[in-house]
Amino acid sequence: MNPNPINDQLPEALSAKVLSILSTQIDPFLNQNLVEAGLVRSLDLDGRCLKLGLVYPYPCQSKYRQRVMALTNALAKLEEIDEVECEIGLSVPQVQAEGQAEAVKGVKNIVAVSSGKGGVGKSTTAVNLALALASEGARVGLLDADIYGPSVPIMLGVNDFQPVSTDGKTMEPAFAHGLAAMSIGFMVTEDQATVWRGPMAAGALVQLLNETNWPDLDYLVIDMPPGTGDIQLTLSQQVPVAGAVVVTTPQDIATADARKGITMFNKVNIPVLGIVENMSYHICGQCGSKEHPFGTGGGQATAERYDVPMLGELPLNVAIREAVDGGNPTVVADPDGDISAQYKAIAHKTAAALVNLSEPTALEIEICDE
Ligand SMILES: Nc1ncnc2c1ncn2[C@@H]1O[C@H](COP(=O)(O)OP(=O)(O)OP(=O)(O)O)[C@@H](O)[C@H]1O
Repeated sequence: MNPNPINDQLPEALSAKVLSILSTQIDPFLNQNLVEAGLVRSLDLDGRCLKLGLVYPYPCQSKYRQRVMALTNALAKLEEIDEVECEIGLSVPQVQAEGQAEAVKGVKNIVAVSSGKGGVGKSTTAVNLALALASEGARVGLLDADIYGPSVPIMLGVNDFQPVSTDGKTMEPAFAHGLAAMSIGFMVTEDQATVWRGPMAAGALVQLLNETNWPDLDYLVIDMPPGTGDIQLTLSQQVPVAGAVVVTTPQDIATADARKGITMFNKVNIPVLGIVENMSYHICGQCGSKEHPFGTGGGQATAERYDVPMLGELPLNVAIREAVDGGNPTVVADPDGDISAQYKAIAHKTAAALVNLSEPTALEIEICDE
């Protein structure tokens, strides 16, 4: 790994000082310092310019500038250097899913987005989460497995898409807003799918997953059917899900169902990456006050009770509905807005929670001295 062994006293002493400074920088999502989290991959000195190479295991492109600034400021105190050049890359590790289900070709990590009951905004969250992961630099796919109401075609503006097969074996996904997408809604009408019994529905969804010609993906987000019945249980057992996100609204009736969802994932050994509380509050358009039409604290209480992270709380906001129902979800419609920032924060936490599940790899830092 290290083609240039240290053969000079200064770089060795300097690299120790640099690593010691980098050890004081904590990554907020991995909760580790940059060195122990394995982010520092190369250190080089070119004259009095320190060249630093970082590789993140979760997508966070929008944070790069801020992080480079923080590192440059922290390293500026070193007398031996005048300049810092920092390059940042992304390499998402593959998390080994528990269970017997075979990995899907080209797909590193499957994230299931589920809800204990319908109508809480599961699909809206799944679509915006997938788009947020993609906007932060990852390669992302979305599988709409919600046989009761496949809404991804409308939400991504591809409702006229008809999948074709170029090899007679697999179907090509749709491509929209940078995502590869497949939906049960492209294949059958809602009336046809809703009469399928549990095993048949789960079988069709597994087939849809495996017979789609996915491009290489860091994440495949699955919009699961709502509920915790046979279909959801069978699907969770037959798909190599690395982690699940549970969406709820704050009221008791919804969080009781969310708890059932967490229990179901625990039963099949799928780690719950966290809870998203949707329609958590409403900001009054007249006076700007924060209102809680569906009560408060339900998601947080559930997260505490089951010891899973709270990934985010999203407002009840007409712009979210108009954007997603119009095929141009908030993360693409208003990428720099406050709500997109919240979806991106959920994406950072979700992806970092997955990293924290993966086996730590012993990484060497390439230290060059010329
Ligand atoms: N935070 C929000 N603010 C305003 N409207 C929202 C919000 N989240 C979702 N909606 C709207 O609520 C409706 C239901 O959302 P969605 O389809 O995502 O729910 P779901 O839980 O996936 O439902 P189902 O599982 O029954 O398909 C949609 O019209 C959507 O635009």
